[in-house]
Amino acid sequence: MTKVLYNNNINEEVLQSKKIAIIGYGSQGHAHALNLKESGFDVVVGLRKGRSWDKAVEDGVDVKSVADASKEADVIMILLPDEYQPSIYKEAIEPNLEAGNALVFAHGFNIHFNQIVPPADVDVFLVAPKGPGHLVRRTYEEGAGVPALYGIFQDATGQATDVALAYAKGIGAGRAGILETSFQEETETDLFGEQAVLCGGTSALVKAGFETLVEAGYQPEVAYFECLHELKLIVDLLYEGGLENMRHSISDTAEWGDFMSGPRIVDEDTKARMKEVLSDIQTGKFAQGWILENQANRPRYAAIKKAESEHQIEKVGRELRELMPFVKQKAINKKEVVSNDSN
Ligand SMILES: NC(=O)C1=CN([C@@H]2O[C@H](COP(=O)(O)OP(=O)(O)OC[C@H]3O[C@@H](n4cnc5c(N)ncnc54)[C@H](OP(=O)(O)O)[C@@H]3O)[C@@H](O)[C@H]2O)C=CC1
Ligand SMILES: CC[C@](O)(C(C)=O)C(=O)O
Ligand SMILES: [Mg+2]
Ligand SMILES: [Mg+2]
Repeated sequence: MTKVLYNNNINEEVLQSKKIAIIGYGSQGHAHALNLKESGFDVVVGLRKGRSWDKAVEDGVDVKSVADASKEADVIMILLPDEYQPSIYKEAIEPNLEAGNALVFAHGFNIHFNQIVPPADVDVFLVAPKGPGHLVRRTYEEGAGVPALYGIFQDATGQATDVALAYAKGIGAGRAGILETSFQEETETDLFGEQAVLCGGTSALVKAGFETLVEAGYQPEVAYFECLHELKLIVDLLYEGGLENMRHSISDTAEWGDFMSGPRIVDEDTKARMKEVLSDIQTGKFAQGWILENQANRPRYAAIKKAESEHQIEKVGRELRELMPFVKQKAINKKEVVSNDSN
């Protein structure tokens, strides 16, 4: 089995004497900044003035411009949206890098696809939590954590691995498990996971199930509970004990239906299309499309996002969740931490 590291395998001393700049205070940024601070590290957040800036100040974090935070830090974690990282790096981070600094990422996209080319005299590594930033924060506060991958692209100081592991421990990942990876593996598997399974595959499956029931004349509210709301309860069982734990809790009728009908929904053709998606990621075709979409100011992204938010499943869901305060309370208001309208 691949070596998995936990808190007791990691000495965080190497990071205690260093200043850490967290650039960005969105989903990942707020979680890294607050977790590291509460783990005893010296943190400054780098931002432009705006909603995230106000939120960071409200949270009691030291906030400066991206340039000033980068200048005073030894370890610079870039937690800006992937698509804006190259220009902000060029303008405000690169001119403030010193030999021996560490440049850190939570996703390998810009290094792997050559959108950021760092100087040779700095460490470059990634610490990539395998979960949404708001859960990186929530689980840390609960005394738990989200697993993370670490990978070294450049080790100019000879300390990159130690610093990466200390950082991963500081955000709480050492409570859940830390695994070594490469920038290539993290980038390709992360993009594949979010497109084929976690986000793209799941959204498409949920919507197709909902539409099938509604088009057959069933109540939209029943279809919502069946295909979206209950998914969380089923996924909790998967998370806690894998497929067998989920199958232990459901009825034998459901389990038989799972065995008989699951492979009719996701079949060899689906797997062939998954392989095409993976191939587009590996060849850089997906990255190129996303970079060009941003250069064109995101016309397709905006149109699709609008249509998706108007889908019947979203309208019904909004109404039903209003009546479930315990669900509403848990909802993540991304706008609280991110002011960029397109995010
Ligand atoms: N979301 C997630 O859970 C995960 C993300 N990652 C990676 O983490 C990185 C960050 O993603 P994510 O947390 O989703 O990002 P978000 O979109 O949630 O947050 C972006 C942050 O960057 C700030 N920002 C945007 N533009 C600028 C600018 N020009 N100058 C200064 N600050 C700016 C925003 O502040 P403002 O309010 O001013 O707009 C906001 O605080 C990415 O590399 C992503 O791939 C990795 C694992 C999971
Ligand atoms: C699953 C989406 C993700 O890769 C993540 C939360 O890990 C992301 O890029 O946000
Ligand atoms: Mg991910
Ligand atoms: Mg991702």
